Formats: sequence, C-alpha cells, structure tokens
Amino acid sequence: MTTILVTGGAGYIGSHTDVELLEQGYDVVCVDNYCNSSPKSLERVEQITGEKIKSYEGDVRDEAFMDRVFTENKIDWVIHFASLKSVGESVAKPIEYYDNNLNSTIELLKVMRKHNVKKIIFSSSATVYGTPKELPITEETPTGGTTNPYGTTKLFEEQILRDVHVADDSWTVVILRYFNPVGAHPSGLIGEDPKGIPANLTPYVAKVAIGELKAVQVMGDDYDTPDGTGVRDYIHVVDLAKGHVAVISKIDKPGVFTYNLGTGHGYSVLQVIKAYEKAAGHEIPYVVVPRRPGDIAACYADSSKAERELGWKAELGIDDMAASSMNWQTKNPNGYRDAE
Ligand SMILES: NC(=O)c1ccc[n+]([C@@H]2O[C@H](COP(=O)([O-])OP(=O)(O)OC[C@H]3O[C@@H](n4cnc5c(N)ncnc54)[C@H](O)[C@@H]3O)[C@@H](O)[C@H]2O)c1
Ligand SMILES: O=c1ccn([C@@H]2O[C@H](COP(=O)(O)OP(=O)(O)O[C@H]3O[C@H](CO)[C@H](O)[C@H](O)[C@H]3O)[C@@H](O)[C@H]2O)c(=O)[nH]1
Repeated sequence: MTTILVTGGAGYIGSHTDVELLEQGYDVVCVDNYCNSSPKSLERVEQITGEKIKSYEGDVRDEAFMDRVFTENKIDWVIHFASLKSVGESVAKPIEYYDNNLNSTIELLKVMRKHNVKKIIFSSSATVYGTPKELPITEETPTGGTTNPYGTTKLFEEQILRDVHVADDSWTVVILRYFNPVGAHPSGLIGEDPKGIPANLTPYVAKVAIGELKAVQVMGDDYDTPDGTGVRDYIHVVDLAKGHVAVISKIDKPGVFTYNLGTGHGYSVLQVIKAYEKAAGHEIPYVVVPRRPGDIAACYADSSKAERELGWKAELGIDDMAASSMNWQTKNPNGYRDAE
C-alpha cells in the first residue's frame, strides 16, 4: 500500500486531490491546521469515496508534531499544499506569508530527510512567471519578477527544493505550476470555500449568481485582449487533482521535474461570466471598474510537457467548471459553515 502525506489536505485543491488518491487506492494521511479550511471537508471526502482518511490537526512548522506524524506512518510521497495563498493579503502581511510558506516547507524538508522520505510534489503557481515574456507559457519561460510576496514565496520555495536535490540527488522533487484552479467535485459535496468576500473571480461570480453579492466587478476592459478584459487559463480542480495522481503513478526516479498544469486555453472575464450565466440559467449583473493593480493582461499555459511525460491532460472545459461551481455554491451557500 502506498501512503501519501497531504499537507493542507483539507483545503480546496487538497480535498479534491484526497478524493482522487483514495479512488485510486492510495492511503491518505492529512495534516492541516485549518487556518483556511474546515475539517468538514475531510468528512465529505470520506462520504464521496467511502474510504477513511487519517487526519492530524497541527502546523507543518511544528517540528515535534511533524516528527510524530512521520513516526506514526510509513510515508511514501508527500504532496505539499499547505500555504497561505492570497495575493492581496500577502502584500499587507509579508512577514506572515514568508513565515508560514517558507518555514513550513523548510520544516517539512527537515523531517522528510530525518525519516528518509525523499519524494515531494510541491504546489507552485503560474505567478512565478511574473509578467510572462511569451504566451503560451512553457516550463522554459523565464521565472522571476514576481509582483507580490505570495508569488515570491513560491519562487523561493521552488529554489529551495532544487537546492535540496543538488545537495542530495536521491530526492524526487516535482514542482507543479497551477494556472487558475476553479470548479468543484461533481457531487457538490466539496468545493472552494473562501472566507469573506472572494478575492478571485469565479467564487465572486458564483455568489452574484445566487444573489448573495450584487454585481461582478469586471476589473478593467481596456487590456490588449480580444474583448479588453483579462484572460486566464482556468483549469477544473478535478483535472488538477488528477495531475497529482499522474505524477505518483508515472515518476519513479529521482530528479527535479517541473510541469505547468493548465488547459492551454485562455478565457476572458466576460467569457467566464457567460459560462456562469449558462450554468445558472439567468443573467449575471456586472459593472466595469478600473484595473486591479498588479494584474496582467493574459496568461495561459502550454501543458504539453505534462501530457508527454505524465500522460495527463485536462479533460473538462469552462462549462463543466461553471456548472460544478454553481452546483457546489447552490448546495452550500455558506460553504462548510452550513454543515457545522
Ligand atoms: N487556488 C489557487 O488559485 C492556487 C493557484 C496556484 C497555486 N496554489 C497553491 O496550491 C496550494 C493549495 O491551494 P488551495 O487553493 O487549496 O488553498 P487552501 O487555502 O484552500 O488550502 C491550503 C490549506 O493549507 C492549510 N495550511 C496553511 N498553512 C498551514 C500550516 N502552516 N500548517 C498546516 N496547514 C496549513 C490551510 O488550512 C488550508 O487547508 C497552495 O500551496 C497554493 O498556494 C493555489
Ligand atoms: O472580482 C474580480 C476578480 C478578478 N477579476 C479578473 O479576473 C481574472 C482572474 O483573477 P483571479 O483573482 O481569479 O486570478 P489571478 O489570475 O489574479 O490569480 C490566481 O491565479 C494565479 C495563477 O495564474 C495565482 O496562482 C494566484 O495565486 C491566484 O489568485 C483577472 O483578469 C482579474 O482582473 C475581475 O475582473 N473581478
């Protein structure tokens, strides 16, 4: 039996990945301090899969706690999702972001080395490319020039991981650069549950669609894009979760492996609103407001390396993303708080 330690496994992408791992017969051990999630998500994962998750409540930066997790379980792979992830918040709280993200990764690597567990998948982000010099973005597109502390934590963490492999080439380091994860599991039992007013586009649109918020704020319609609004590579969270399973089933040798996980298609803000209107069955009001500082015009991936080497390809399109997101939002208007 292969056992996967999932840090941040109660979060949005973590919970969807737990489902895919359990459905493929892996054992899952979850570590989460629930600073941005609810243990309810793990109960829902068990409900979907009919399988059990061994879960620990604690902070990845807590050495004694993590040592206990590794002592009590024979871990084969680690998937490291645990991180703070809000771009805007990171500008206001750089110390908290550098502390949480860098120290959790460093502590995790120390405990892994101590217990001789040397296979890690790291959640990185398209944000490491800064303002991309070319589109679509390949893994060879230069990184750097990040525009906020969150992005910089991801850039630094990638470098730390590469350095660990330089020092000891028996490590398997897999860096996955996610584009824009959206949508929810088709059951409607797990999904994205942001605290307060959503900072990202799709949870905001979903809340306008159910009448909880008044109108989508389209942040800029004067970009150099077909309709003037920002273009992103939205990827269904279930496809993204499957990417992690593909890594574990395909990569069987040490090295550093970096993959973009996206669909290769860019959609504008107005196209996203249209897809949600179709899913909701009614119009969704929006207003155009000024650009958000730090935003880029367009960003989409070339994910052909993941297809070639992992046999992984995103299958679900923008309509599936919108429909599953609306399904989750309608069934859980207050997220996991409805289940508490
Ligand atoms: N959602 C996105 O748009 C996006 C895009 C690119 C990359 N990522 C990365 O993917 C990963 C997962 O993102 P998500 O959207 O699921 O976020 P999330 O906030 O839903 O999940 C992160 C989880 O980690 C936990 N956590 C944070 N710090 C911790 C710590 N020190 N110890 C223990 N648990 C801790 C949180 O409670 C949460 O459950 C993150 O590393 C994020 O930076 C996310
Ligand atoms: O209320 C909103 C929110 C966003 N947007 C626009 O919608 C697009 C997507 O914005 P998001 O905030 O949803 O996503 P970002 O592309 O800004 O960033 C997200 O994806 C990045 C990777 O591409 C990073 O991982 C980052 O952490 C994550 O928040 C952008 O054009 C933005 O200007 C709006 O018009 N209105």
